[in-house]
Amino acid sequence: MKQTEIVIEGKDVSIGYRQGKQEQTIHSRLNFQLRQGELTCLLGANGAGKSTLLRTLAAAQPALSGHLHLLGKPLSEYSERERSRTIGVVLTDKTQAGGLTVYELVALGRQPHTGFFGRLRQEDKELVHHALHAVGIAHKAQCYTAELSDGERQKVMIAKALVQECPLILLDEPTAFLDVVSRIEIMTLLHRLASEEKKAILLSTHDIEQALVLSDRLWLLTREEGLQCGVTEDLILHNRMDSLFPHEDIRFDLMHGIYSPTVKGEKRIYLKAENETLRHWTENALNRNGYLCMPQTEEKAFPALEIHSPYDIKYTDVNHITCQFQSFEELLKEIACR
Ligand SMILES: Nc1ncnc2c1ncn2[C@@H]1O[C@H](COP(=O)(O)OP(=O)(O)OP(=O)(O)O)[C@@H](O)[C@H]1O
Repeated sequence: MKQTEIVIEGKDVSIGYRQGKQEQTIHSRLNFQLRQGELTCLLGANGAGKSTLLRTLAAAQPALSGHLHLLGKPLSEYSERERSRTIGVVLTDKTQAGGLTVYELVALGRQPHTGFFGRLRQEDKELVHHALHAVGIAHKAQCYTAELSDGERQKVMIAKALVQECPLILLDEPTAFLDVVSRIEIMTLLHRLASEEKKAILLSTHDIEQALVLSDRLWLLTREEGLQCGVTEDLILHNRMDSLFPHEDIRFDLMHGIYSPTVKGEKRIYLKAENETLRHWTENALNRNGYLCMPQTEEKAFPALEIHSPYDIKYTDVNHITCQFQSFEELLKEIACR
């Protein structure tokens, strides 16, 4: 990974809320950097403080203390106009601009450059067209935004942030409420925009599966450990994902990059599988049915299962009696009685 320009940097930043003289600190002494050309996903449990952090980076609320620099200059010294040329913000709440066409809404993103009543110059129009194509929504340019699906509306809001021509884009849960195809499309799009358009993109998400695949870096935010930042695979392989949801009934499955319920099987079984895929899904079925899988040994203290294909499953009990099954349905019916 090339070392690129730091777009935003925080040193010892505290975030939270002030009401009169009352201060509620959500996190203190956070340290982080976002770099040009990288997609970063901010992950954390409900209430961990993701939106609070995003709003602080967007200057929608002040940091309680610490140093926050945007392109080398303190964020607090930016005027509103300068900020809107530097930070594009995409929130989840449904846009109120249902009466505008997609083209008109995206063109509004040029306001920081043209002024409120500013006419679009040829180059502005070209940028709007470029952004509509970049997010794959150009065919809907003349539709009203009220007529779009949630995923299409998200793409429009991303296009609007793109025409702002900001080096930094912040998105709060851009894939919330989207189906799996739209989630993958949006995440792939954001990854492409980060790398091709050299943006620094930070998004919060609960969509961990996609984040682990497409995010260059992760920011893991927890009440217990604050903010842990790093390249996705470094954090995964240093077992940092376990700290994200410190709950005894939940474990992070390192091999498959998913969170699963902790296995509480009281029954033991030896498992021998032809390959890793068969092993994974056989363990899945056995765990769900109260079995803990043991590595094969010479000792025969527990029943044994040997799987060569989903149609070729051999079960041997502790008395060496063998049964052959041709599906998981048959197998599970049998072991449920044991
Ligand atoms: N306006 C506010 N005033 C005071 N406290 C607030 C305010 N908004 C949020 N909080 C508190 O800040 C904490 C973090 O909330 P935040 O919305 O940042 O979490 P989050 O990680 O985005 O959660 P979620 O995943 O549920 O959206 C919560 O305890 C919440 O109650």
